[in-house]
Amino acid sequence: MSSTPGTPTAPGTPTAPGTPGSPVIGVLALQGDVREHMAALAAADAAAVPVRRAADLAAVDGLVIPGGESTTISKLAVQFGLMEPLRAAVRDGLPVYGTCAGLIMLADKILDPRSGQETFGGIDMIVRRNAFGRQNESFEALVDVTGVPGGPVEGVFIRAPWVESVGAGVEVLAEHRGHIVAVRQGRVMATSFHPELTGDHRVHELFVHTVRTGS
Ligand SMILES: NC(=O)CC[C@H](N)C(=O)O
Repeated sequence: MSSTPGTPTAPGTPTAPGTPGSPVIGVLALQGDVREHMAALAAADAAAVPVRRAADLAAVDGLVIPGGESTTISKLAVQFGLMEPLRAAVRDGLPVYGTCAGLIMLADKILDPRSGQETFGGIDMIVRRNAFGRQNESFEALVDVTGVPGGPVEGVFIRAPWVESVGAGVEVLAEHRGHIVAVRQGRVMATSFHPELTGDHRVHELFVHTVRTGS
């Protein structure tokens, strides 16, 4: 691979194709930390490509929705004609992984949405935005994530949401301070925190495994 972990690739530039047979994973490139996810996916042996329009979805085996600001991602997804195609893709079984604002975008319901704020949905959960506090209350913490071998991961929480409640079909993968911060429902997973900022690619490897195996 020519992409080096920690050397983010410019948005719009596909990363190295990985080894033969590597899955192609899109990163929703409307807003947020797109380059960091592309670098983490490349390090986890996937070929990462930016996704900006509905037609791009046809070329990917999985999709990452980065952190950023969920109200902005929601607005841009409508403007770029991606809201309905993405909802349909999730419904049709596309593996998707959302971090932070991406977790919010995958929630079937937001407890405290801004007016007009929409989500793609896919996980039967209710999320609370900015639940861990504002920007200056951002923090890092070690988090044990079910399915991630080798000990806890460093979780970076930036204006992070938590999951207020989940439906019966949702698996809780991690909690922090008594609040749910990582979940999975079928092929859709989400974390309140940002593993793409740490240089530890194990959460991305878990997602790449889901994309490869379909489970
Ligand atoms: N780091 C983040 O993605 C912050 C998410 C932000 N609080 C939101 O509501 O979208």
